[in-house]
This record gives sequence, structure tokens and C-alpha cells, in this order.
Amino acid sequence: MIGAVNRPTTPTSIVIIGASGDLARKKLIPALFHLFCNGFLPERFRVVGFARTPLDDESFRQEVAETLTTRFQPEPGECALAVGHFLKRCHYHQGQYTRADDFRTLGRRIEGLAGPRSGLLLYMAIPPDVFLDTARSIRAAGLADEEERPWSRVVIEKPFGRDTASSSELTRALGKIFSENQTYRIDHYLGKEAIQNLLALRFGNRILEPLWNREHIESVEICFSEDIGTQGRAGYFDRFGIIRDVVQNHLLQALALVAMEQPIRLTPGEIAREKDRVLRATRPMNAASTLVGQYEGYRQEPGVPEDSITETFVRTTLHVDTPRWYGVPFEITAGKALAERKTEILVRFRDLPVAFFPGAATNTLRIRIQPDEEIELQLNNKVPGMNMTVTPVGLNMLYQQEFATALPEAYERLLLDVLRGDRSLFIQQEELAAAWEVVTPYLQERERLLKRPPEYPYGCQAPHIFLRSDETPYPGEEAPEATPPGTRPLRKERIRSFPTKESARTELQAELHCALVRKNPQVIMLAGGSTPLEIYTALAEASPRGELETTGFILSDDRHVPRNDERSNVGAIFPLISRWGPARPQLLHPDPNLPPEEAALTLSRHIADLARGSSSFELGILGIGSDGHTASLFDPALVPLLSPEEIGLGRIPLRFLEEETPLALAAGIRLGVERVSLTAPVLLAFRRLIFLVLGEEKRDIITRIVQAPRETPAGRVLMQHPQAQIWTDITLTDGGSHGSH
Ligand SMILES: NC(=O)C1=CN([C@@H]2O[C@H](COP(=O)(O)OP(=O)(O)OC[C@H]3O[C@@H](n4cnc5c(N)ncnc54)[C@H](OP(=O)(O)O)[C@@H]3O)[C@@H](O)[C@H]2O)C=CC1
Ligand SMILES: O=C1O[C@H](COP(=O)(O)O)[C@@H](O)[C@H](O)[C@H]1O
Repeated sequence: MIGAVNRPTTPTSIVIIGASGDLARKKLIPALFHLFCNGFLPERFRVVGFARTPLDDESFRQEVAETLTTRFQPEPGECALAVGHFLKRCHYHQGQYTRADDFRTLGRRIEGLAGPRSGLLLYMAIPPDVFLDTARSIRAAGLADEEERPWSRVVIEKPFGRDTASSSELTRALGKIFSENQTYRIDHYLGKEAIQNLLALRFGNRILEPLWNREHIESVEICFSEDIGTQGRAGYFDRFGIIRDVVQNHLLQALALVAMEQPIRLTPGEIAREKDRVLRATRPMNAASTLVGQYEGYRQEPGVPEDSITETFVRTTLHVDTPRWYGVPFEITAGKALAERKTEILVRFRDLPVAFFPGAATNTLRIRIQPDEEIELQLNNKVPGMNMTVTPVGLNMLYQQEFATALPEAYERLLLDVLRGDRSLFIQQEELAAAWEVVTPYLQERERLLKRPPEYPYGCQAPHIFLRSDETPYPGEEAPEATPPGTRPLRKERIRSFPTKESARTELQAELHCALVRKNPQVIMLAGGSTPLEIYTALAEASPRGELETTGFILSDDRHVPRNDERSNVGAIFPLISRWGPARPQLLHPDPNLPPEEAALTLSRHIADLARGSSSFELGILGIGSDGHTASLFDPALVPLLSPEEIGLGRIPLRFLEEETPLALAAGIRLGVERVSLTAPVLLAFRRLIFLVLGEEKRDIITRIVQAPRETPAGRVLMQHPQAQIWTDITLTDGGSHGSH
């Protein structure tokens, strides 16, 4: 159990100031215990808890014992032994943070326990308002003196101030009390394996460095999401908000490690110097490219004022003005109470200048910080078979599979570094100041305006909030900051331009092919019309051997005419898809023998049955009419604004199935013929939607949709669905904001 593996040798006393608190209980004590069990603590060590709460050694040990049970999974019989050994070394000293005398008696106690010449680690696990007073008491009691002892090191927890001014004041004041060398500003993200690995990944791999710049990288996304709210820390959180809590420190540190130049040596000073330089080159956050939100129910939490304007979600775009990164957006997202717990860095590479292979997707490098640490490089690979089409595939490195050992908790690594006197993973004062400079102007502006952020539902998907920020306000709510309701143009990423009609068709054919060979039960929506028909014909001629046993098809709309009428979509499409694979395809379509209303109702029921099954609504193809209609939805009111978390799920949300909402409707007589169309809940259920819009005659409507998406049915589908794209051979020329992406 307890091996001697590179352990520090100096007898050491570890004092946790604020030992009765949340951090001590949840992170510090379990981390120390784990270090102990793995033989990383010095042979002679003591853990001394200090706080105001009246406890003695015995009751403190009982509290400590409760925190240990979940962390340690030893061989049978070892657990009690390890816990026993550890508890014997735990002590408690009650005192006031502001009373130097209490720290003097603490000092004498430590001398009695560990001898006069032990190293002293003082961990300030207390709220920031008491940092300074406590620091003064420590200094006055002589505990920071290093003359008489091998070392004395002080660990300070974030937040280090509230803004540039208060942080530099704190730094200045603490600088008078402790030397910079004995100050360890902890940012536990720097203790996470996948964050530490950023240095190794970037500077230890020849293949990445030549590509790691604006020539080859389109954008970088750094995303932090939690599926919990403030979890009993609302009092602290409400005074700080997510920007101070997570962005200013954890996420800007991640940005710095992704964007910095190579340090000349891997020493704490050189690494901090490069991080500082890149943070100083980062333009401050501004309101125009920032969205904030607050989760529903936040203001009802104990400790949160009813009129709180604190943000629990932020999305912002940062720019790093260095030759390496000029013009590359760094999209930063952080939020509490979202759908999942995940921290990730996604590097998107630029597309090749010519779309040579049908089916190719953007290369990406995904670095999963947590949970399930992982690195995945997405490349394009030929789909096995007779055709030269490619599909994106991931080259993965899952830490869990690759490395036999369990990853250490961030606090374990960082506590051990303090014991070893290694400050590489701690924040230095210059980079701290530079990081505050990035967020302070925006924070001050928010505080000046005193504006409450829009709410988002607890547990919703972050990407849906992005969409709201950029393109549409919440249904029935005020628009997010700086966003006039519904007037935001679509983002350029929503338009994919091809040099020719042919290349667009080839690409869509490849896309369909890739979808068809999937084995999971799925639904594909097909649009009628002559352009898509050419693609379906080409696919039929290419015999793609699709998985038709597991794929169902559905038509976006159809003219209500007999199947043998040349205007019938089902009549034209069914024979083609019958050649896409060995099985007989399932195709849901309105029955032309019924009156249109009845045909729509029957189709609606069939779709509801399909939606209750296990098939995922994967890929939908749609067209856009010159008047902005899509499927046979001609009136924008027929595309209501759905709640963002109901969109793109791969299934139709239950409420549309239970409330008997029509999933198909008789769309009336248009151009002399009745139609039946699917409705918005079905169109928006698909995970991916591609609007194929070819020909110069569509330039005006695309421009209109891009500029004012709310005004047309197609635009309303596009603005709501985060994955929907227009594929077109038209290049828009409105100053380059909607280029060929
Ligand atoms: N908890 C977490 O997950 C994280 C915490 N941090 C940081 O770590 C530090 C400690 O956090 P956490 O443990 O959550 O904090 P707590 O609120 O739990 O406070 C820790 C201890 O400080 C004492 N204390 C609380 N309020 C006051 C006060 N107003 N005046 C004097 N003493 C007070 C209490 O001990 P007593 O009354 O017994 O003296 C309390 O048990 C903070 O700086 C926090 O920002 C950073 C990252 C994560
Ligand atoms: O520092 C903080 O980090 C935690 C998230 O840490 P993680 O290691 O679980 O990702 C966050 O919940 C907290 O609000 C913040 O203060």
C-alpha cells in the first residue's frame, strides 16, 4: 500500500485553514489521503485543520474519516489500516483568522507534533474576504518565516480579486506579507492531466507545430459545461458569476496553453512568461461578441437575491492578436446547469481549398479535458467500396484505454507540487493581471448597466443557447444583450458554397451515401424537385448498398396527385430509393387516394408511431422556394419558434406526440395543385438539415433569408436549427461576411 515513490523527505506539517469548509472536505483531505496511500507524502507528516468551528482532534478525525470513504478503493483489509494511519496524523486547532495569537498557539502545537524544523504548508481554504487578515495573522505569528524552518509555503485559492484593480491590490498586499516564491496561487485546472498534456501535445509532436497557426486553424472552441447549479455555493457564486469563477482563470489558462509560443525552457518562470505574453495579446471581451444567461430557478436558490443579475452562462469570442493567431476566433463558453458535465477544447482546421472528395468534413482535433479524458483527431477516410467517397472518422486516444493507471485528481498533483516546491503549475502575478485585463472591461460594463441576463432552462444544451445569442431571441422573451429581436443575420457557417452545381450535387450524394450505410435505425427525409431527383438517380446508378432494413424514408412534402402523375414526388422517388439497397425501402408519404386533410392526418399518425420507436431522425434534405417556402410551408407562422432544447434531437419531442399536434398538414392549393407537408416539429427533429439551393435565380432569396431569417419559413427553420445549412453554388458578396464556409 505505502511505497516510497519519489516522495518528499522533509518532515512536513500541512495546515488547512478553513478545514471545516467545502473545499477542504471535498477536495483537499481526500487528495492528501490519496497521496498518502500512494506513498507520496513524506514519512513524517501531520495534517492540521484550523478554523473557527469548535472541534477537537477526535471530532475532526471523525469528519475526515467521512470524506475518505469514497476516494480509496484498496485491497480488502487495507482500507481500515490506511484510514487508521492517516487519521492518527490528523489534528485540529480552533482559532480566529484575525487573531495572530491563535496562529502563535497553532505554531507551538505544530512544533510539539512535528518538531521545530518541519516544512510548513499553509493552505488558505477560506473565502476571499478573509484572505488578507488571515495572511497578516500568519505573518505576525511568524509562520511564514523561513529562517528557522526548511520552508514555509502558502497556497491561495481563487478568486484572486474581482477585477484588475482589486486583484492587483490583493497581489500588492499579499506581496508585502509573503514572498512571491512562497506564494502558490492555485488554479486546479492546471493540475488536470489533459490540461498539462497541452504542453506535451503541442511542443512534443513534430506534426502539430507547423499547422498550429492562422494559416491552418479556422477556430478554437473552449467549452466548460456543468450539469449542476451552484450546489450550496450560491452565496459565493452570486458575488462572482461564471466569468470570474471559471473564465478568468480556468478557461483563460486553457486558452493561454493552446495559444502561447514555445517557452525556451519548461521552468515555471518561462512558462508563465509565455502565458502572460499571449494573454496580454488577447483583446478584452466586449458586449457585442458576448452573450450571458442565467438559469431558471437560480434566483430562488438560498443565498441568491431575488433581483440577482449574476450570469451563470457566458459565451464570448476572443481574439489573440499575435502573428500566429491574428483573425482566428477563440470561442469561449462556460455554463452551469446545462445538459452535461464536459470540458473540451476543439480545434477546427481550415477546409482544403478545393472540395476534392465528396463526403469530406472539416478536420478537427478534440481535446476532452473531462470527463473521460480523450484526444480525437477527425480525418477524412475513404468509405470502403467501389466509389471514391470519403467520410469523417476519428483517431482516438482515450486515456482510460491507453494508460493502465488511474489519473490523479488535480488537487493531488498540485498539493504534491507544493510539497516539492515546484511552482510550474501555479499562477504567477503577471499572467494573473493579464487575465483580469481580458475580462474586466466587460464586467464593469455589465455592472454599470445592471441588466438581468435572459434565462435559460435548467439542463438545456449549450449550443442552443449559442443559437439564441446569434440569431434569435427566446420565444416570448426579451432579446439577449445587444441583439435586436430577430434581426440578426445567419452566421456565415450556415452557408456552404460550392464552385459549381455539380460539386454541390456530388457532395450531397456522398452525404446521403454515408448516411445510407449506417446500421443504426434511422429516418432520412427527402425533398422532391428536379435537383434532388438528379442526386437520387445518381445514387441509384451507383448502387450504394445502403442499409435499407434499418433506414426509413419520409418525404418533406408532396403534391396531392396520383402516384403515376409526373408531379408526384413519391412516384418519382420510390423507384429510385428501391435501388439503394437490397431490402424494400420503407417510405412514409401521404396517401393520394384520401382527401388531403385525411391523408395529412393519417400521415401524422404514422409519423408519431415512427417517432415513438427507436429510429433516430438523422438527416433531412430540404429545398427553398423563390418566395422562401420550404417543404410546402408557405407562411412563416407555420414555423413556430420551438424551445431550443426541442430541436435537432433526432426525435420528435413527446409533447408534439401527446398533444396530437399535426405532424403533417394539408397545405392548400398552390400553383394549381393541393399539397401535403410535414410541419416544423418534424423538420426540426432531424439532427442535420441540408437545404440544397442551386441556381442564380435563388440569389435574392438566399440573401433575404440570411439577412432576415424570421421572415420566411425556410429562414425560420434555419435560424432555429443549429446544424441546418444552406448548400449552394452562389457566393454571397455582402462584404465577405458570408463566404464559402
Ligand atoms: N469549494 C470548492 O469547490 C472550491 C472552492 N474554491 C475556493 O476555496 C476557498 C474555500 O472555499 P470553500 O471551502 O468552498 O468555502 P467555505 O464557504 O466552505 O468556507 C471555508 C471555511 O471558511 C470559514 N468561513 C466561511 N465564511 C467565513 C467568513 N465570512 N469569515 C470567516 N470565515 C469564514 C468557515 O469555517 P469556520 O466557520 O469554521 O471558520 C468555512 O468552513 C474559497 O476561496 C473558494 O473560492 C476554489 C475552487 C473550488
Ligand atoms: O473552480 C471551480 O471549478 C469547479 C469545476 O471544477 P471541476 O474540476 O469539477 O471541473 C466549478 O464547479 C466551481 O464553480 C469553480 O469555482
